[in-house]
Amino acid sequence: MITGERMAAVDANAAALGVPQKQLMESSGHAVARAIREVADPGARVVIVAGRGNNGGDAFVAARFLDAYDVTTLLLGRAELIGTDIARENWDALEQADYDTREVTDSSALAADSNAFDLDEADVIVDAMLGTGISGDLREPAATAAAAINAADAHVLAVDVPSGFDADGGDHAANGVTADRVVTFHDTKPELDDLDAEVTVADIGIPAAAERFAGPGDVSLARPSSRDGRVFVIGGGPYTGAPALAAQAALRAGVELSFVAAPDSVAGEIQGYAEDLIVQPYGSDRLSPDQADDLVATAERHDDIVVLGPGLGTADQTLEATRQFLESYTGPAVVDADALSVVPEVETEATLVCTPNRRELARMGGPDTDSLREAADEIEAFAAELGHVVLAKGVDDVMTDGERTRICRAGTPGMKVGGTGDLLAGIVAALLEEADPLEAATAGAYVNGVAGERLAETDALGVLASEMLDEIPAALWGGDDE
Ligand SMILES: NC(=O)C1=CN([C@@H]2O[C@H](COP(=O)(O)OP(=O)(O)OC[C@H]3O[C@@H](n4cnc5c(N)ncnc54)[C@H](O)[C@@H]3O)[C@@H](O)[C@H]2O)[C@@H](O)CC1
Ligand SMILES: [K+]
Repeated sequence: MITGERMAAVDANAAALGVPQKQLMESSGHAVARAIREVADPGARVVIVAGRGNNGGDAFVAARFLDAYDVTTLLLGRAELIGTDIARENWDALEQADYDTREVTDSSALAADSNAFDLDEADVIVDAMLGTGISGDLREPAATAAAAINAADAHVLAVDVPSGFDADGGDHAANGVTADRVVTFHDTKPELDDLDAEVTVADIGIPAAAERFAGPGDVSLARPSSRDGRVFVIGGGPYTGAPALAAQAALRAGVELSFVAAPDSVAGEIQGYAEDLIVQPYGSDRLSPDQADDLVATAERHDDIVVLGPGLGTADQTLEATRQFLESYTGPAVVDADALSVVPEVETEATLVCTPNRRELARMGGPDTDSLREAADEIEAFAAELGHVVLAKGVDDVMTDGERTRICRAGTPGMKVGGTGDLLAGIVAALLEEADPLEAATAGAYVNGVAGERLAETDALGVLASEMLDEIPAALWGGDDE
């Protein structure tokens, strides 16, 4: 089962792996044509009712595979308004090759009683008006067309989903198409099987790697849509660079405000690295249990995303404070560095993304391995037992929520340098503002890797984490050379 949103992400990942969407459209169209051959004999009358998105594009392809049939392709609206290049190219191909195509610009011609397009005489109607790109009830002219399709006696075959069906939530618009058969692509969509229609899933040649490996599609899924939210870094004491890097990375990844709660002995130093941060000192040399309740209250009052761990050190009182914090905190948090050792032993209602490196993973009770990627199944089992998302950092990163597991291959050898993990924690925290934890972890790992790759072009092994900060926006929102 895959949602329409995730499908678009996998599709973008496939394109980055060298399988462009036009190729997938060709497979989709072919699958639709095969389904028509199963329900109607050569010579049968087939009317394709197509919209101006890629759902329509799939059906334009199908028409080319149906030369043995009597096919008419109706486009709802004008060809100039076809929304994507690949759908337009497939439409143009039909026109140039002299297929029977018609633009329907007057929706009243589609009305069930006008019968201008002889829908009643069709053996098969292909519903290719709307696929996963729909929002809300059908608008005109699709609404009138759907009513006419529903009123006709023909066998109705829907492309991907019946028009009006929400592939993310499984809702069906009140005025949507009722299909007899659905040919959906790659994987079934939420609640599709509950419809009173025969659903088949067509393999359209999307490589498994497009789901398994983080890619640009994962970034589009998690990319912040507005400058919003607050990250609250609880870090610093023995070290000062780590919390400053994490907090700055969160700003670079789109949050509105980045706070650092730190001992007053180091607060000035942390502030000194960056005027963009809001440093909130507490009266102590290092985090201790006295501060835990206040920190929970502050984070929860403002719905902050917490980053717990960077630069905190391993003093007993600090670990006890992180334990207390996690026992009462109920919001989202990225847990990194020294705070990680506490996670397996606390009961918490918080939503955590744990970001251990290889050594920290082993210390938490996860697999002790040189190749995280080869140990992906064990890391998945470990995350399931832990009950939190794990982002294990290595040459290849492994992200898992205990059920779903992704691998990130982005990055460069120069990123072994200190500080890149702090950036990652800050980026993931920023993405947690809108994305679910596994999506945020996956996209965060990829963005961090791409930020490093962008610099490595010039700096090879000399890359610094502080320099990578500047590359985060381009890695997340797409730079000139992306
Ligand atoms: N994502 C993928 O991996 C693949 C997708 N393919 C096809 O692409 C489809 C998605 O294509 P698109 O994203 O272009 O979207 P659609 O073809 O579903 O429709 C988008 C169009 O519908 C309009 N629209 C949205 N809501 C509407 C409403 N309520 N009433 C009337 N019009 C409305 C939009 O303005 C837009 O022009 C899939 O369903 C599938 O058929 C295939 O080509 C193969 C691969
Ligand atoms: K459809």
